[in-house]
Amino acid sequence: MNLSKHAERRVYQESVRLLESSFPRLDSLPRRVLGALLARTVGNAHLFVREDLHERAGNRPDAFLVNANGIFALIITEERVREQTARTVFRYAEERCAGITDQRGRVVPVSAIHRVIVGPGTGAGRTARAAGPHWSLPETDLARLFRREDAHLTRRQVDVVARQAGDLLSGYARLAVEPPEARPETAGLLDAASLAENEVEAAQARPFDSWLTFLHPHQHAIVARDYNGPARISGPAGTGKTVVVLHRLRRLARNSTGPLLFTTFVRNLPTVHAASFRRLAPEVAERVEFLHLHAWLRRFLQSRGRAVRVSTRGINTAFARAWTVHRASLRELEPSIDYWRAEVDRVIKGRGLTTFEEYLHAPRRGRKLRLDARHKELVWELYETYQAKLAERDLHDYNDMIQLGDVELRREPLAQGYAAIAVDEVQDITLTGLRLLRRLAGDGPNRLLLVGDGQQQVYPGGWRLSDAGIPVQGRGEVLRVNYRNRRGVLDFARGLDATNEVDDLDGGPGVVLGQVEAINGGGECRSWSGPAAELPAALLDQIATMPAPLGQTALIVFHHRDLVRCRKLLHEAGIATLPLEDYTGAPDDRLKIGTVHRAKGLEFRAVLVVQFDGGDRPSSAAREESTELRNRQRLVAATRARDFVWWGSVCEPTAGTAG
Ligand SMILES: Nc1ncnc2c1ncn2[C@@H]1O[C@H](COP(=O)(O)OP(=O)(O)OP(=O)(O)O)[C@@H](O)[C@H]1O
Repeated sequence: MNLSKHAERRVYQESVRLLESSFPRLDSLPRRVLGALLARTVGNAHLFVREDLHERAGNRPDAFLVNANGIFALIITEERVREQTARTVFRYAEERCAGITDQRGRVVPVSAIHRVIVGPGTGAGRTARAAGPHWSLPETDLARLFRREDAHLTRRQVDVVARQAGDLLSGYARLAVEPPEARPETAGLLDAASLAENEVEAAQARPFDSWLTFLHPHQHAIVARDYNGPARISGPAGTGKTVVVLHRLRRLARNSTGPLLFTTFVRNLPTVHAASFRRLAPEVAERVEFLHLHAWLRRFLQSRGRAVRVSTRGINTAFARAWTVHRASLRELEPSIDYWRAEVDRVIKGRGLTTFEEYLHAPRRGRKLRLDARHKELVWELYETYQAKLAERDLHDYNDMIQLGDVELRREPLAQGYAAIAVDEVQDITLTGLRLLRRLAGDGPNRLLLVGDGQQQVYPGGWRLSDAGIPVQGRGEVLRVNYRNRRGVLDFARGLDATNEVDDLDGGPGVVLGQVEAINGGGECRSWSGPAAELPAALLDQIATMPAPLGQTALIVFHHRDLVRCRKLLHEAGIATLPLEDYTGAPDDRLKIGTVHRAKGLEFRAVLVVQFDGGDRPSSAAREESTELRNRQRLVAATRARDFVWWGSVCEPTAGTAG
């Protein structure tokens, strides 16, 4: 609430007066801190103060603060708090708040309660320290608890929480000061107006964030559970798998020492999720590394003095040259270079096969084209030529990095291992990547969490967890409530789900999007189809009338060559774009644009999909595989949207195909 300077002073005086009358024998630090917090309750905040505060009893928080930024349990003290004492106090706080729910039945998980120790401020030298299992906040930094950019609860949600906290927190006095300028007859009106304003603002600016404080009871159960071995979370798009991982990482970080790792195959995702994690858990954010697998490997190999030369362009050239040598023999079977590239990348190298014998007998999961021994010999020759071409240029590819990392890790494990590793979008990782992460995590409770959805695999090939020797029996969780997509979007995405059979990562039947519970009504999907010449007008018309700001919209395509076309088109129309690989989740006015491989795991208010039909000409044998893969990619593209999807299909066959 915006108050004049004069009103602010009056509120502060009123706060001090109220505090002195309620708690006459307070020490000066709690008096100052609570006075400052109380003065803020004229906005959208509620303060609960331990009734026996003057006795300085040690095993309960001194106060609770509830505001749009969440629920805070506070210890206010001049002294150093022993770790064990802090744990006892905060555990008490979490237990007391455990019963709080919102209007939709979501609960407040232990991992949502902020643990704060407020100490004396000594001005410039002291700042908020956020490295332990709690925040250490000097009194001069109390504004940190009210930062606008961290707000994620509406006024109504704050009121609902505060009402329940009032009932649950016996032994705490609820203190509040009135806004000085609100006369009784206008107070109700003022409230209604600011309520509406607050709700609209919250819905528009940060539509996705109430998960910072509220989880579905099933999500919370997974956050709170201990697993005595590797565990797995699956569930269709938008069911909050990543949200659960972030809460779990906060809980595990608070209860452990040493680093934790969040990793994935997707290059741009860790940065986006790191930003979410900083909002959720500033106190442990520095202990959790968010790195995509190859960035982790590069750092690791460098630390061991093993620099690797990886260049995407060089790798592509090496493969193209190898293809030139072997295409005459393989083209008959399947003309697309992409198909054979996937065979080498995802089957031979992705499974870590090092001899022809191994290749002969290895499962080729997800690959529909049957290969007999003679065919496999041809593929193996292609692989060997490719390896030779890489070696000629002194290059490694991304699979080599995994293999080198694995060798290095076997030679000498990390000096300080990870307390926990979470692997997101696991369905697209290679088998060798999975094995490496298994080795990195080591054995022990809660060490490895695999998160993914077989229905959202956007790369060819596949594996089962049993192939990697990772046992998750009894430690598999499935989420089934979709929180992201409004019903109109969800129904459209379900319609795309042509292959309603999906393999779970364990090989059993998976849960598909068609089976999820939708909780958000509304949403809209529009389709357009036409020849390439009409695409610019159709797309630009749609962009001119988007129901969401362009900064919260993504344009998604399925091939790099399509990206080039769309980028050019938008550039010529003067529309500013940001490539998805550079997207960090930070607010930005530009239209995000990229292939589905870069869009996975992300979400936007609106999505424009441009699909160029006729670009692929797979052989009939590979067509089924390609269709299944494309269906999964479509599903990923559509489910990135919360409110709105525009689906543009360019029907003309395009010139120039891969291969
Ligand atoms: N408990 C919750 N309360 C409110 N919103 C939630 C909750 N859980 C998830 N969401 C919303 O749903 C969105 C999707 O969550 P998340 O990204 O974790 O899903 P996912 O299962 O990892 O999705 P995908 O597999 O499609 O990448 C979140 O950004 C969040 O806005």
